Amino acid sequence: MSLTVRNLTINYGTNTVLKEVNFNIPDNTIIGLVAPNGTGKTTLFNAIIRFIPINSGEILIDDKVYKNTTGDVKALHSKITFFPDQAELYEDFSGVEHIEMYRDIWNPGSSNIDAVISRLNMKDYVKNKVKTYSLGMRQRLCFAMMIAADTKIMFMDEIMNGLDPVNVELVSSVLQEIKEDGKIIIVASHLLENLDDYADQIYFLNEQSIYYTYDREESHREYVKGYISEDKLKHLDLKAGTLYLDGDRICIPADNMSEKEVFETMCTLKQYSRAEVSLGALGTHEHYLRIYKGERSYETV
Ligand SMILES: Nc1ncnc2c1ncn2[C@@H]1O[C@H](COP(=O)(O)OP(=O)(O)OP(=O)(O)O)[C@@H](O)[C@H]1O
Repeated sequence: MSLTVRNLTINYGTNTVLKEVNFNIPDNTIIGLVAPNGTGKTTLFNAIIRFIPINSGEILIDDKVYKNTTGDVKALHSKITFFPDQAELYEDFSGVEHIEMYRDIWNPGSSNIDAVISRLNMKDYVKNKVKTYSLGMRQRLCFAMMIAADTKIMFMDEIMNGLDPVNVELVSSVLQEIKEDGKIIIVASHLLENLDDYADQIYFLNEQSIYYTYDREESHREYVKGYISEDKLKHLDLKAGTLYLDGDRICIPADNMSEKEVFETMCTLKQYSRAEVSLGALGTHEHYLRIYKGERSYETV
């Protein structure tokens, strides 16, 4: 399976939110969709699923174009689920009833409900009415509904909202498990470090388009990373290619350093860093700072 977006443009009145967006996603893939508030992540989901009109461009699944006809939109909706908004839950129905509803719409006949409930540790509350649930319990229910629907394409808008760290980890693991079943999952999230745990590729939306993408598997260049204020920079040996981000995040390229040099750099940085010093590739958080907060390279430090 593949999901392709070609030259997608979306305007709200005179406001162009997305302009000529292009991408192609193969199956067995989780995409992290990242951007500051109000950039257009939800708009992109709404446009693909045709909840809102498309000004120009095409949506293709397996190379077939899905137009704005009743038949095509219905077919799209049978292949794609969108993370439910908590406001859409019915207070007087139980969690099980919600999960069954999603299963019956998208995946009738499947008997996966008990497995979903057990995998998401919902046994102790899922038979109670939704009105008794906390924010995090509701969020897990919304996720369980999508897992029971089991569509090949899933749009997950802010799925980690309100989840405690244990449940963030649980949902991250389940995402990795289900993607192996030929799925295309797009997760819009502001939990940037968490995306590094499970997303295969990150799309950064900026200036109305997919501004930058990075593939976690291909990010091999190593950096010594830490936090340091500008007045302390003079204590470090800043190699060419060093990034200084958002006024305190430092990333010093380590691929041309000996092990001894790496160790010494980490020790020096540790003396001044306000938080943990690590060695690794640039992650989603660093790319985010670079793209949205402005990058300063070594030459300008
Ligand atoms: N129905 C609408 N009518 C007019 N403008 C809209 C509408 N929906 C969204 N917008 C505008 O489109 C832009 C993108 O909004 P969108 O909700 O897609 O952003 P987002 O990246 O999902 O934000 P967030 O991270 O806050 O969820 C914003 O400027 C918003 O004000």
